[in-house]
Amino acid sequence: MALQTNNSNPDDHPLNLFHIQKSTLIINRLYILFHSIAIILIFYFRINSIITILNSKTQPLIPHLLIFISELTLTFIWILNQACYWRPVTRTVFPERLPEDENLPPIDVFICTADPRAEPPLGVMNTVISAMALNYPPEKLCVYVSDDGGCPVTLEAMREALKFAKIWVPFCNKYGVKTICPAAYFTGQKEIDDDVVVDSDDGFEAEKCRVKEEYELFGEKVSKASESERCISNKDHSAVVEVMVDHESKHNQTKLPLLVYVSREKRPFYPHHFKAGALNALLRVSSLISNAPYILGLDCDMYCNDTNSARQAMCFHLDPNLSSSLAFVQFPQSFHNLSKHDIYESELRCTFKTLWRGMDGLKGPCLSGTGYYLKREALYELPSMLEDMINLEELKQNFGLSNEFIRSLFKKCNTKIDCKNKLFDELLLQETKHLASCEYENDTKWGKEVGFRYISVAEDYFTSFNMHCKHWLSVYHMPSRPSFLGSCTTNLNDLLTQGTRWSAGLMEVALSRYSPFFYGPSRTSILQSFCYAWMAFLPTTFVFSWIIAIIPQLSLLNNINIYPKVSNPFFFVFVYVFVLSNLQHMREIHSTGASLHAWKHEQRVWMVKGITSHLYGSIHAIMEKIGVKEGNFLPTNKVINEDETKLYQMGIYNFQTSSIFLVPLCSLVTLNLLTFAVAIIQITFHKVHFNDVFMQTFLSFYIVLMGYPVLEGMMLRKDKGRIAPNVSCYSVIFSVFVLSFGKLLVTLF
Ligand SMILES: O=c1ccn([C@@H]2O[C@H](COP(=O)(O)OP(=O)(O)O[C@H]3O[C@H](CO)[C@@H](O)[C@H](O)[C@H]3O)[C@@H](O)[C@H]2O)c(=O)[nH]1
Ligand SMILES: [Mn+2]
Repeated sequence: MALQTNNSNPDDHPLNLFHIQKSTLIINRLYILFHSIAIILIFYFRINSIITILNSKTQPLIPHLLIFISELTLTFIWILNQACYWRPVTRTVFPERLPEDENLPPIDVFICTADPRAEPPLGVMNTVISAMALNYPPEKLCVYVSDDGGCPVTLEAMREALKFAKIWVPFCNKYGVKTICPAAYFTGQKEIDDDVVVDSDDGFEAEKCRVKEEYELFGEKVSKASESERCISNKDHSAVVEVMVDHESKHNQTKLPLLVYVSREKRPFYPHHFKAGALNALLRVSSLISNAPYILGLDCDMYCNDTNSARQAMCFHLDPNLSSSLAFVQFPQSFHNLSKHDIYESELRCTFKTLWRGMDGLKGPCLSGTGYYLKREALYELPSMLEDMINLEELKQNFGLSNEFIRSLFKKCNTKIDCKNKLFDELLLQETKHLASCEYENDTKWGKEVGFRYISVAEDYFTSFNMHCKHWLSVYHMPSRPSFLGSCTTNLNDLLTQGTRWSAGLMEVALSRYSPFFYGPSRTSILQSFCYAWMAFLPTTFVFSWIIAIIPQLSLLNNINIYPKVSNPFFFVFVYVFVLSNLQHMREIHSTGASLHAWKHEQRVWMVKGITSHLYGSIHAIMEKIGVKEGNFLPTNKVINEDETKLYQMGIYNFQTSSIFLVPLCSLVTLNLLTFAVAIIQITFHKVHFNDVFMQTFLSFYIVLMGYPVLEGMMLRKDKGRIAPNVSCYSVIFSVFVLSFGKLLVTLF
């Protein structure tokens, strides 16, 4: 039998399969065709009107030009985006066909945390414990925590976490618990119901109670320490590396993954490159300790929700047809605190259910910061170097001066981590601290050509773009049970702050010499470059959003028609584009199993981000480019606030955010409301003809409809989450100002 298996063709029993979604592919391509024809007709109409105006000088040119610019921006983004719809695929895996446990490769788990105030240590520890409980040989797992907060409470919490893991992991193994994150297991009824309990009569309930008590004790200890004054970020300290040693292991039969705490050196005025810098420090430190060939990357709030993700990922990494060119397997980001009224579109539904599947049909999805199994080698760029004669000087220029680290590049991973002989080695620990020091990266290629890349705060996006440009592939796997669950943004402030950071990070790349539109096509496929370029240039849609919310309205009030009359055949082309694109959006939503309410929420969030995050992110990136501002990575808040959660769960907007976000939003909605009111009055009293102004009036109406929650927050609500009266006041003054002086703008030329 054994002989037969060895000789059999692995293609008969593949570890994974992929399926092209044929019907979706056909619909998407037909849509692209019809929409493109309509866009060409609109451009024809625009150019024609502009030429007519230039010749006849009967109307001011500027509003027509501005609207044309906005349409060009949107079309540019639309074209790039279509690449993500070109060839959607889905994948299936067969973990039962994997080799025996002893032949599975080791995995290092990297968990990053940065700020104990925004990221409560108990949440971080739940992520750590869930990773330790993965269904994978424990001697082949090593869990590293990078603490950019340099906080002693996090270190203590880890020691406690190790103690609790010794109870938790055996419990999960014994009873086949699927929800391996203790906080989720003991609080989330839904997940527990899914759990299959092996041998349920075997004292399960009693043991569950005991484990629960232990968890509560552990939770109390950590929470108490988190409330103390010591629980703050320290931005000025030397490197700390601690390998958590289980002193009782002699008496304890259970094997647990090794746990390592790393807090790289931090000094004020020393650039530390945020998360990418933290990950690079982890890459180096771990290379001396376990040096696993694969890395599972997790954000501190993203716990493992399925025990099997590592084995599923190995179905791709160990596939002989894929292995040599596969850089990473990306799992979707899913969230445990989503509301069924996801008013902030925190689910990122389209990205993780449609776009990444589309990219998977090209060269593979973009790295998403968390929930990926990455091949270490893909960050080192070693293959070509190995072929040449090994040049030590060159290696040191690339990787820094540590001989130990350079040696690790050529060493096979330590298939079994030998705590007894190695880790107590003081010299080795000293070397890991050197590798985690501020100065180690000076004059090396870290962040430039080696490791996670620096020039953007969207390090995940930029690093994977670099990998795809170096001919690596990636794979997207979306099992029915979410493999990882994190906490999503549940208020407008977090949403827009995070959105601004993402926009800044993406625009940093768009404006750099790595701009995907130019840098990509010769290095990876054109369609793949389009997907990356789409993300990089997405923030530029602020141009469209701002123009469409102001110019047609000002034109309407000043009797300038920038859209065709109802009787004009081009009118139907505009209607057709509007209806067709919305139908396609609805079809896409339906195909992912979401309700059509998502359509409303997504349209709204798109408009809101266009007006705020995309604009501010772009400004930030431009200011960085000209050297007047520095990059910034403010971690998203992960503290649960009950009032906020309640509002989010009920689908009510929480407008407690900075006026820098609110004033533009309120002003533009008010401006559209006023315009709409004036237009209706004018139509009613026959001052203008409905036929002439239908489109501009409808546009204002649509914006008011989409912006209704803002008006409600300004005028009707009395609760804490409403818009403050002074913000409303400024906004009304600002919109009246724009309406009064806008005449100058639209009639000047
Ligand atoms: O200086 C820093 C800043 C952040 N982080 C960690 O990075 C992770 C992601 O930060 P978060 O604030 O949760 O960012 P999100 O906006 O939710 O993250 C998305 O977008 C980021 C890029 O902007 C990616 O890094 C993330 O993986 C991705 O989930 C967290 O674990 C942080 O602790 C650090 O380690 N060091
Ligand atoms: Mn996050």
